[in-house]
Amino acid sequence: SVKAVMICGENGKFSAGADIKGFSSPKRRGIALGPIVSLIERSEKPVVAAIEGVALGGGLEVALGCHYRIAHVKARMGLPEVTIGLLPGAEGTQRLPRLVGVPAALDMITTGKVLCLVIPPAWPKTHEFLLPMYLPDVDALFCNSIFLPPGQPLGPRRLSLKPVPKLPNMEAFLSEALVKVKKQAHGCLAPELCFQAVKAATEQPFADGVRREQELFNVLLTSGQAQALQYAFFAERAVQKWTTPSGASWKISDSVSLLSLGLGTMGRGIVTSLVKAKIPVVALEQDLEYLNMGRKAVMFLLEREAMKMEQGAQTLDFHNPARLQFTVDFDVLRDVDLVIEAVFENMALKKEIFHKLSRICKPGAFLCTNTSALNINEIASATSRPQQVIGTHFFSPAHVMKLLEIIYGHHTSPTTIATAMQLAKVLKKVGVVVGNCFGFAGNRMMFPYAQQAVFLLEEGSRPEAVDQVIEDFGFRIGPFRMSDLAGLDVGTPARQRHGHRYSPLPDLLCENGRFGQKTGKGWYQYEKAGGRTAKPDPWLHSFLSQYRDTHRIKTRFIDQEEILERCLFSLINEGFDILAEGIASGPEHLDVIYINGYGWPKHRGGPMFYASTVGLSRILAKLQKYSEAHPDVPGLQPSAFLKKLVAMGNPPLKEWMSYLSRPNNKL
Ligand SMILES: CCC[C@H](O)CC(=O)SCCNC(=O)CCNC(=O)[C@H](O)C(C)(C)COP(=O)([O-])OP(=O)([O-])OC[C@H]1O[C@@H](n2cnc3c(N)ncnc32)[C@H](O)[C@@H]1OP(=O)([O-])[O-]
Repeated sequence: SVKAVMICGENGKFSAGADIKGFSSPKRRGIALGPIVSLIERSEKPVVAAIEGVALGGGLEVALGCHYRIAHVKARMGLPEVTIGLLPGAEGTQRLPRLVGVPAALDMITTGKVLCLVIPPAWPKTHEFLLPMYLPDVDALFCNSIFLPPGQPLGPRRLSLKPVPKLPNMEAFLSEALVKVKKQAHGCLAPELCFQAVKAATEQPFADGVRREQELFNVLLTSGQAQALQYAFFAERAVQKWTTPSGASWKISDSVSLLSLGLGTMGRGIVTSLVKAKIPVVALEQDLEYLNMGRKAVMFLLEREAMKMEQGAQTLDFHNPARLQFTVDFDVLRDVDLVIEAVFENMALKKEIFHKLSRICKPGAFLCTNTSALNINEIASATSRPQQVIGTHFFSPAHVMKLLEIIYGHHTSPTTIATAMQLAKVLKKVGVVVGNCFGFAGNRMMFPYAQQAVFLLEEGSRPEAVDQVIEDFGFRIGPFRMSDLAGLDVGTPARQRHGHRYSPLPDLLCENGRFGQKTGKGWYQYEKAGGRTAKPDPWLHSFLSQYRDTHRIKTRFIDQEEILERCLFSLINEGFDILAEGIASGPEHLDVIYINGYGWPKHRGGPMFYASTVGLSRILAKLQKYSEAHPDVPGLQPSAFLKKLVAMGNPPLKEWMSYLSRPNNKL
């Protein structure tokens, strides 16, 4: 007597797909969603997927097995398996191209993008997939009357029976698409295998395509990259969960107004991200000329962001003075709820400003400082409310980069920490709370890495060789290209002395007017000042030879393994010290910082996860070897915590912190 079946979700959500935790469970063998989807599709009664909220991964694949799909206007759909190192493994790579065509299916499956019900121009306007509809209106009657006029056979509604729509130039299209996919993958396997699975749909009958999908799925499942990416998925969520005994929390609502102080590069990005998050913001500068320059730059960024948004500039509303104001009048400070200071990295200047803020701002206002290394306690000491002072380290460009490193000082209250975490959430950033020390967690780990890179040049390597090894590992940009991009005069850590080995190379380059991209020369040469294309520079090579001769450094060939290990293991080594000191609450925190703020390849799970896959004993042995060869480099001396973990028999990463007697940590 059943006329039609409707599959829907619960609590406003269709499905987020397979349980990601299940992929690493030994019990997963034998469970296969694909055959269930096929079973649904073979049904003789019409089956309708009623999609509300999200339909992701296996959830969307179930919908693809249904004969009809209807969706709520606010539904979001996608096949994000690629982002967790997999491919849609329940026949989705074979059905989606049959429904939306190869270009749109490839785009969705190789990038994992989640689509709202706005039809991208490339999509054929198939009314069946994108029917805006409120779910309460959906019932069996609807299924019968609208979709299945009497006498219409169900057969053609089965996607597996449909041919993949042909393109006139399929071969050329696919080879171009493959080049693009490989270029964007940076060593991650999943996008290319997703491509191969969709390609199979264009070449083989449905059943063979499904077999190919399964083969490729199994390759990815056991690749190691899937584990790293799934670890990163859960780590990102874990670091955002924390509680204080007082249960402190604070809500950023529409009525709250924020002020950004300083409109340099960082300030401009911060204001842009606040406006994007629809928080009323006042941008304050000390000087009218800087204010006007900053205003122009912010408006330019906002116009660009608005163009990227689906509904255009009006949605950002940035011409409305109630949403965004520019001023040099410090009196506006009296009314704001939270200040983000983003002036130069100069302690005296920051203290002067915080003293002023503390005098003018209302008693409840929170004071955040955007600094990448300075001491939060010292900045807070200039105020009469150190409990409301906190570090918010944004990463450049601040309206793009996802990381917000949040640094608490001695006196920072739990409510202030909760406020900064809430700010990160509202800005759609990943907030990671860390303790206060020079460079905090992220930059402190960067120091030994950047230092090793320069030492390797002294000993015989070249910038292009070091960058190549690091980029082959999966970083988007190696340390020297990065240094040229940021500017050699922007505090690079390799110049710290403290009585240990120190390389004057970056200073010498600056003395020669080589500040990086902005002067057209740095570790590389560029086509012009401000140019972006780095070319190896013969001048630099002969400068390095002369430098080695002057300092009687014997040049030797340095292989790729040594380059990689000295740069990465010294960074990881510092990570172990940071954990031991309680600066970060766990290895996941450091991994999330590195993936979201420093371009660490996500498919390698972050530095500490990577260390666990390499094996702690191996890392220790290599650090011992390198520190014996370079006893004057503290960054290579193995961390006591690393030694302890090796002595305890290399426990798994999630147990590391249990081997520490917890130092004084607020979280
Ligand atoms: C055979 C092959 C079949 C198929 O091809 C393979 C797949 O389907 S692969 C899957 C393809 N699907 C995906 O890749 C979708 C991945 N998920 C997402 O994109 C977002 O979580 C979602 C948009 C759903 C909600 O965002 P939001 O509202 O910001 O909320 P949130 O993000 O904070 O999550 C809330 C809680 O749910 C948890 N959790 C969520 N999803 C899963 C899951 N699939 N599994 C397990 N857990 C999951 C999440 O950990 C968190 O737990 P906790 O303990 O509270 O920390």
